[in-house]
Amino acid sequence: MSKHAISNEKESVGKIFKKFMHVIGINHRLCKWILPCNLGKNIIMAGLPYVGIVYGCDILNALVAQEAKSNIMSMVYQLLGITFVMTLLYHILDKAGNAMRDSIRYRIKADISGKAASLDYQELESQESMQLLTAALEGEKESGGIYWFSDKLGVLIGDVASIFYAFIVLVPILTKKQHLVGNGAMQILNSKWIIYLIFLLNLCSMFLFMWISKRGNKKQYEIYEESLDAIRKDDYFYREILSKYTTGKEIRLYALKDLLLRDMTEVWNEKCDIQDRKLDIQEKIKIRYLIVQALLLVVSYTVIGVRGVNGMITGAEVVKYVSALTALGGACQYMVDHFETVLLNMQYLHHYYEYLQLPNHKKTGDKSVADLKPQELVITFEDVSFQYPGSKKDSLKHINLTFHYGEKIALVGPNGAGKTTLILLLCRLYEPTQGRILLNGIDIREYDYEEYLAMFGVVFQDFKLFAMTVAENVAASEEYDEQKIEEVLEKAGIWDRVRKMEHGIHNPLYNVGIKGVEVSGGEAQKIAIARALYKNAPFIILDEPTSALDPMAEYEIYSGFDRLIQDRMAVYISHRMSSCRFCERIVVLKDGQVQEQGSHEELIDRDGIYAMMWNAQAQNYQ
Ligand SMILES: Nc1ncnc2c1ncn2[C@@H]1O[C@H](COP(=O)(O)OP(=O)(O)OP(=O)(O)O)[C@@H](O)[C@H]1O
Repeated sequence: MSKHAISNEKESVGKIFKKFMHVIGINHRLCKWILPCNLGKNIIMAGLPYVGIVYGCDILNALVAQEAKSNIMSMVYQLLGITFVMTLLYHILDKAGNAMRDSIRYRIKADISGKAASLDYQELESQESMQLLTAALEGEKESGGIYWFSDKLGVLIGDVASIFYAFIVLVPILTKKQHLVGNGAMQILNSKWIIYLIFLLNLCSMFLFMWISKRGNKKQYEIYEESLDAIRKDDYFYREILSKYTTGKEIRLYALKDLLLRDMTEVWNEKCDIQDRKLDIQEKIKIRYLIVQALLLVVSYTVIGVRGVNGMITGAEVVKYVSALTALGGACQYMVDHFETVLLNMQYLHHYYEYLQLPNHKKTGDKSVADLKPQELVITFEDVSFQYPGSKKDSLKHINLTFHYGEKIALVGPNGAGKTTLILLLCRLYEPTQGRILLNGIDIREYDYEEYLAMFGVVFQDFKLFAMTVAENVAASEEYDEQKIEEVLEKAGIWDRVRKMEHGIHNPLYNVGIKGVEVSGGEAQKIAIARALYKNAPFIILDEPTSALDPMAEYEIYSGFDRLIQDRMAVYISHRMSSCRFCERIVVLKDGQVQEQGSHEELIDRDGIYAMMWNAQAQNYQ
């Protein structure tokens, strides 16, 4: 795993504090009431046992002393009243917190999705970003989400409150003037210093717990990082393959079930092993805690019990002080445990923060494209080379090309020649690794990025339509001009089909949640063409636009191409050589290089690659 994306290096206190403040900031931004709510409820909850301890002792003492019944009943009512109010408050805050939990979770998902949609395309595809995204999504789940962080922070503050309450309860035994009974060891046991010693033991146990917890959590976090690849693979198999009906055809026809299940089982075994290792660590932590806690309990009972036996305190006080000391020990232990959990939790959630902070490296300039006249637009590739991130070979090499407004250009070449890559660079979805792309003589990075993108209407080879209405798909917006939508659908040859849908252009596509229309591959391609036309961009790029169209539809597209494109510039990629003929200029790419360019006639006369490809295809039609 790349260290750039996720690292578990030892961090300074300052860095941890910074992370803590980031996560607190996230909490506050997502819901400003969640932390106060969790803090309040835990502070109340921590006090509840002490109310029982103190009142229980007073009531028992009063009973033994045979005090007036009304006095005893008054204490019972107070105990019930305070317990009722505290429990009620606790439940109100708990319910409010639960109600906030889901909305916070959805807001986190919205943040992550929003970031994924706005991140530089180049960044989005990088291995580091993908890992960080998985970590952000998984970390959010793994730690129980951001709500879990504030919940655990609340519990931690509750532990601190519990220690404070225990001190208040124990004050009398520390301050009461003592008449020491017995001699030698008994005097030591009866001295108040021995109580301080118990505090000290609790303090030492806290450090011991901290050490146990820290080691355990470190191991758990390492296991979690190790598991990220397995999680991604699991997502791929489970969400992308087996739960999608579109992959069902290949799985059946090529009997891929066993092969896929074999790979999936491997991933699941890996995940189960990870889970087992985690549970093992948690179990070991728990056992160590229990042993230390039991030892402390024995010491507390001995010290306080001896006082009771010697008549220095009443039986009820023995119960009260032992309960307070036990609660103090528990609170110390839990405080450390919860502190470590909050730190671990914060570590997970920090990936979410880091993902949201991923910078967009794309330089956007301040030059406006709107100032340029469409008919004067010229895009020039100046010695452009390009290598995909993580790849070792150049997909484009020293490309020098010019695209003029109004030109119809065909890009042809064998598979893997670099045609789609060239288009991705032209649209600035990727940046050249060498050379420059100029718009009217100025580097395209000098122009406003959004405005530059708006100049292109593209139908990619692997275009995507979305589960929304036809009109929204075409206009890529909630607001649209219905007349214009009809026009472009008509130009793309799909208007008749859309018109007959139950709700026409307002009909949803695909069955996701609501019942939509399942369109065929060719129909979808026509809608994608309509979307590119609706954009009214000066540059239209069609990457294999007719690959899914029937011969008639293909014929209609070509014969009406001029009407379709009008005077805009069109770059057209196709493996059907006959369909390139209508283009004024044909650029032939091979191995990432421009091998030849010219009109159809010129290239045939030249008898190069184009002529070879043309003749090879023409033979099929003879
Ligand atoms: N995301 C990517 N990461 C790494 N290499 C890539 C990526 N996309 C494409 N390539 C490589 O870049 C080269 C050019 O690919 P490109 O898709 O541009 O070819 P093409 O001419 O459009 O091919 P086809 O006719 O098959 O669509 C290929 O060798 C391909 O393996």
